[in-house]
Amino acid sequence: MRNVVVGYGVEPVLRGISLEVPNGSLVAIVGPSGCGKTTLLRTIAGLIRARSGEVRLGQRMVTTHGIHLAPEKRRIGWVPQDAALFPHLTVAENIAFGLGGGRRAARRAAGEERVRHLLSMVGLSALADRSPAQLSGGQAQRVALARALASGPEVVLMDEPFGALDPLLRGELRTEVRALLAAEGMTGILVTHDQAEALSIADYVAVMRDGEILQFGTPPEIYDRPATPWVATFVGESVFLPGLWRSGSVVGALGSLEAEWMPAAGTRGNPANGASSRLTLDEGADLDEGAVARGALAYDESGVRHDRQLRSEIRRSGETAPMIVFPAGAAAAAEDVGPGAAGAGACAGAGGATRGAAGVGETASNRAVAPTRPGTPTRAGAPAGPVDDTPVTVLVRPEQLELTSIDGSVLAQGLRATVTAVTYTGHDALLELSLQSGTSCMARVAASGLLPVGAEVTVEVRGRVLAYPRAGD
Ligand SMILES: Nc1ncnc2c1ncn2[C@@H]1O[C@H](COP(=O)(O)OP(=O)(O)OP(=O)(O)O)[C@@H](O)[C@H]1O
Repeated sequence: MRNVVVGYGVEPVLRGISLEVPNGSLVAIVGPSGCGKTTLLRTIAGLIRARSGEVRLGQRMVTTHGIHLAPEKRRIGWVPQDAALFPHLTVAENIAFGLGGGRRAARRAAGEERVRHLLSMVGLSALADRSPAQLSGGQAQRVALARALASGPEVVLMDEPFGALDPLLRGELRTEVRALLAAEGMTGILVTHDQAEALSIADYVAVMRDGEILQFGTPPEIYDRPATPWVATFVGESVFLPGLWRSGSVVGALGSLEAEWMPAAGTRGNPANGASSRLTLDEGADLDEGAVARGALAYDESGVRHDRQLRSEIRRSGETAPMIVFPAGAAAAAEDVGPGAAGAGACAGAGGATRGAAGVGETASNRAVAPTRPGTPTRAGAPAGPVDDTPVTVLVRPEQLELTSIDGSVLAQGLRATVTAVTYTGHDALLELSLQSGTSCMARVAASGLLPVGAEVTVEVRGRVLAYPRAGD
């Protein structure tokens, strides 16, 4: 999908979403409640009309300007959260319903080879004649999945399909679903509230917030290199510490740590409404002369990625394009700035309005809104780091901290800390630590290496950490 804008009222719920799901892969969509996950699925299914943008299924354009293919013609399977089986049809008839033709046709087709095959795939051959009321939650979800697969759809959309199940069954079923989709060669899109589930089941994860995709990548890309501190916190436990950037390292409470610069979305430093600035576009941007880009990932010369509220008018194509930027929804028009008129990184301030602001419903012709291809670098063109001594925020995952108990020894070398709290989770534990400097942080240790509250330890950081622009600077 490309630059898809969807809304129920005046304000859009999906604000120019671009997402390319590789054929045959399983993509998990995660994000806080109300960010638009279900709306995204409904848009792909054709249950809601997009205001603008395109949806393509394989080679078929199903949504574009003036075209809205009906849901039943999209060849999409849908697995809802609550199975939603027909109570007066048997298990086999419910699955046969997915072949199309309504209930009567379903009753006739219940014994067909395809239905028997699906029953056996989901392990329910023995329950073919049962009514849905006689099924457990997990069995009902299996029937819903088989029904969704029945007609051989290109894409299977799953909206929290395991939400109502207990953790054990959830784990079992998600492994089965993955195997079933792979066996049928189908593409799957799964909405889940469970970040761990997304990271463990999916080939790719899309992290959504406020109607936009903040990051799209493989599970290790999302967990190990989150695009912003918010994404880092959303997908796993995170320790954030202040520090100063020093050419590839960050100096802070944990000493000098090898660091990678992550030019994340800035909260400040965005040009004022109507201001002009020279920004570097994400790699993959393919802009025509005069194209309108909304929500483009764009970096200014200090490496700060400007936030997703940017709406920009591109004045020329190329790697570096002068843009006029203003927050989404702003009514003000942008100053007309010709190519090269804005100085590098300069904000010229609001000026005379000679061109109108882009309408919310317009179609952008760029591919820079979100990484559209797995593996597409999201920070292409970003500098290797800010100037030395720039204040940054460092992300350390708790499992990066290696603790050594010093058992009261005054001779122990290294950074010292005291365990102040322990959260035991069975396979491992999270320890809260107070460093000698008074800074707090968190370490994950194997349950066998559990230390009591009050234990004295030395702390070492394994691997490189990520450094983000410090919010508020
Ligand atoms: N039919 C509707 N009419 C009006 N507003 C709606 C409708 N459906 C959803 N919304 C609003 O659109 C926004 C996105 O809703 P959506 O259900 O897509 O979010 P979600 O991320 O799936 O949430 P959750 O995780 O809680 O299911 C919410 O603010 C919601 O209130």
